[in-house]
Amino acid sequence: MAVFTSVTLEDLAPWMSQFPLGKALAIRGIASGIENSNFFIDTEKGEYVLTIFENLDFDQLPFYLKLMRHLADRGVLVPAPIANLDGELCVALHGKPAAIVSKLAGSSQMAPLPVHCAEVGTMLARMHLAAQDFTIRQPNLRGLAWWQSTVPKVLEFLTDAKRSLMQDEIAFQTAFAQTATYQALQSGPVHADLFRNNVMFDGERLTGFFDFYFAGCDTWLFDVAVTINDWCIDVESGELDMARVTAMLNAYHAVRPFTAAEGDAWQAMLRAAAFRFWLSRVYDFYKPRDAEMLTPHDPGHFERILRLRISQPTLALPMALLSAPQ
Ligand SMILES: Nc1ncnc2c1ncn2[C@@H]1O[C@H](COP(=O)(O)OP(=O)(O)O)[C@@H](O)[C@H]1O
Ligand SMILES: N[C@@H](CCOP(=O)(O)O)C(=O)O
Repeated sequence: MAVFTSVTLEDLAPWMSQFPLGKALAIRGIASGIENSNFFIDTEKGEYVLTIFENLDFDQLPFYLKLMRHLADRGVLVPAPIANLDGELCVALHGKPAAIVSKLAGSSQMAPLPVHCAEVGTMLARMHLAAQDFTIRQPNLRGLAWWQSTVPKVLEFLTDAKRSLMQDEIAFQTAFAQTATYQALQSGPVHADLFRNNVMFDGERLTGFFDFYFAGCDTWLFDVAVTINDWCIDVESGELDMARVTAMLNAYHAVRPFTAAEGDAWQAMLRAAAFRFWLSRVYDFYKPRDAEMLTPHDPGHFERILRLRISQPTLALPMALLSAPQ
């Protein structure tokens, strides 16, 4: 159950009059999801998704909602936020920030094939390019600064082996962020959480990316690495599946060619992407917020992936891809 704030059709009817969607006809709570209260709503203009934000406040939401609007306006497949008659994308409902976005068709593909990975790679590259001229700047709030402030809070809960791994990796990533290679990486708004459960497919056709509430400005390669580490692995072992990796990287590269600096940074970035989710899962496990106690994620999964990405030094971007200048 992930409806923390309940909304009835009677609540909705007067509130909906500020949106150009006609009357609300039905509302159904969405059971999955762990952060927000989500509902499918039927209106006279079609089906939409209503989200009541349980953890984000009014000041934080414009970055996410305006980014989604910006991307949707440029043909990137994402839910399009609907403005009310005053042009606002975010309006209070039951005292909490709420937004209506278009409903994506299809469902998540949890057992992706190379064809699905190629679709994701293409759309991810299109998204990075389309977001380049988005003017609001917000850092990735789960980036290096968060890692550096969070590691000391969780070390006391870890075994010696895990504590060493965490201390070694934060030292490695801190040093890596100072290198010329890292500084040469292209950056901009990224999704930063593009897991299989945040993408919709209708058969083999991608219908959209959603759940942008970890988005922020970071390197594009970090976004690619986060995506590869979820879409292109054997979920039991965490080992990369090269057919899916190649499909995703080639598709991405065909739209936005990788640079030489990105080739040099690739393995460190796969480590960074694994570390980010190991750390957040450890943090949520030992210091849970109320909402997250419902569906704890397994920290061991990303610890395993991190150890693999460190110990297998052959994970380069295929050299054939490295045709673009830095
Ligand atoms: N725009 C959308 N179109 C279609 N389904 C959506 C959309 N947004 C959310 N959903 C559905 O709601 C579920 C929960 O959304 P999600 O963003 O993952 O919630 P949370 O932020 O609470 O984790 C998704 O798994 C998906 O089924
Ligand atoms: N993808 C993250 C947690 C965020 O959950 P989401 O359902 O909002 O994508 C993880 O797996 O740790």
